[in-house]
Amino acid sequence: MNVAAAEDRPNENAKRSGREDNSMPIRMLPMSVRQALCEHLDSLNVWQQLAAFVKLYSSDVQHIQSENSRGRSPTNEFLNIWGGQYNHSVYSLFALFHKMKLHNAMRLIKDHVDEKFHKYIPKSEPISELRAPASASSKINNGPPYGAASSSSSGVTDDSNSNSLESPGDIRVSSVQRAAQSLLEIDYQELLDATGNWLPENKLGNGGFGEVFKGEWKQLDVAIKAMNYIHKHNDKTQVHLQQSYNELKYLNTIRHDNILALYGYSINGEKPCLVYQLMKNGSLDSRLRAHKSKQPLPPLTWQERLSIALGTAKGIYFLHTARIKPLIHGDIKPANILLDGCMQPKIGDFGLAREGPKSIDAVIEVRQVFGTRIYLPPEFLSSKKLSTGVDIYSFGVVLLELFTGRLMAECTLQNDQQNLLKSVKSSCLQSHQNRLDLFDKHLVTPMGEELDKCLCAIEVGLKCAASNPQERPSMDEVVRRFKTFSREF
Ligand SMILES: Nc1ncnc2c1ncn2[C@@H]1O[C@H](COP(=O)(O)OP(=O)(O)OP(=O)(O)O)[C@@H](O)[C@H]1O
Repeated sequence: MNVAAAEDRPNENAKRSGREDNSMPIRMLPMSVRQALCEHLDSLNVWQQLAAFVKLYSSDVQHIQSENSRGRSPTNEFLNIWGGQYNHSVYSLFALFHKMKLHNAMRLIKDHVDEKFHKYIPKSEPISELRAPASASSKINNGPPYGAASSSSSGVTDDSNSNSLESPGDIRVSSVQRAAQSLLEIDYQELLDATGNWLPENKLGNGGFGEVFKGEWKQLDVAIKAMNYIHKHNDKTQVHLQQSYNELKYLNTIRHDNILALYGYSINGEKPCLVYQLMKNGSLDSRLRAHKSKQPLPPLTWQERLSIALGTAKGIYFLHTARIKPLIHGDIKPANILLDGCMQPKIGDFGLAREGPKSIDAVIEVRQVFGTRIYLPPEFLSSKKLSTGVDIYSFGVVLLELFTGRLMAECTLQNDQQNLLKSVKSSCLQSHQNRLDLFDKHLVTPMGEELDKCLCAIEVGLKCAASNPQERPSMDEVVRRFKTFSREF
């Protein structure tokens, strides 16, 4: 039997007195299964595609739309109509999900269709339903906000723009499929060969997703993220998959010298993988801690720090200006700034990235705060106001860490989270000696022109990390400021 043969005219009442599949009617699905299915499909926001696929009448579509706007689950309404009114079976639903490549949805109802159809559920996770990992403990909310509340450029909310923030709820499966389709699909066996079958010595580290390995693939040095997909439909998995969506969607479409290159993905093996350009010098975070490691590395020179500052600023500026709507990274921090063989920075981890409000200086209110708390500005933490200013603030904190060598996470451990910002600010207002004392003690204090540049970088860092978003410079200004002395880097 061809499971893909879901009815093309399902609006016609299913004449199912003698169902060929013998499965139960949709309305008989246990409540817990139906609930899980609604939660899953609502989070993917695919009801319109479902309705279009089964050719629901426009009056039915309008009904779902209006119930949705009243806060009801659109999937539940869809099931009421297609499963209730039109009397379709769970098997038909399973076939529909198969056609739409909604493999997780198939998994959710598989216990209610004949076992012989289970073979149609692919073993590995479909890219169309990938989401990202529950974030590290330092991250807030394990993921991005579900939808924007409102937006405005003046701080006054404006409901007319409430959809301008692309949130997980707004992501269409079809657009993610498109993003994945234009990306190279790599055979899993090639990745096994590239990593020597995941040899432990090739392991670069662990992330929220799973493990990252280095390898050589088609004469290219690559980093391969092998995702530990857990076949459980809990919130953690959902967030995990959502961030993979974002990574595919944004990293696949943005090309810039300071943005990490994503080469391809693999889904025909044991675990789904994403393949990136290898960043030989690891993350800025690990580099700033390298003097403490078992095999300490020399500290980054002032020149290298200045060049990392400029490169990162250029990458963020590009994100904010490349498209009509700015793209907000949402998680700028040293762990997400990777360094290539020449110490050039590339911004990675687009799991929390999202399209921002209409323009670069507009503000949008989101329903949930996301990101890494210690890098987030007060207006976002307390009032959920999202703008490009969030990335600018985070970048400011990164600059202060880069030049003082003091890491926010360590300040937090010592319970003086605000102290880095406060102490840098007060030292800057005091004597010249106080300012010199600010610099990372692991290398010789900069002198001459280099000192001027490093002081300038700290000054820019403080401006970017201003509590009042209006006082922060734009990334354009930051790049121009750094460029004035970039020729001598
Ligand atoms: N392209 C790359 N080149 C070199 N090292 C990388 C690359 N991507 C990731 N890594 C390293 O692999 C490790 C895990 O990275 P990953 O991005 O999965 O996790 P994370 O950013 O630490 O955590 P999370 O994903 O939860 O935010 C880190 O040490 C990171 O520096």
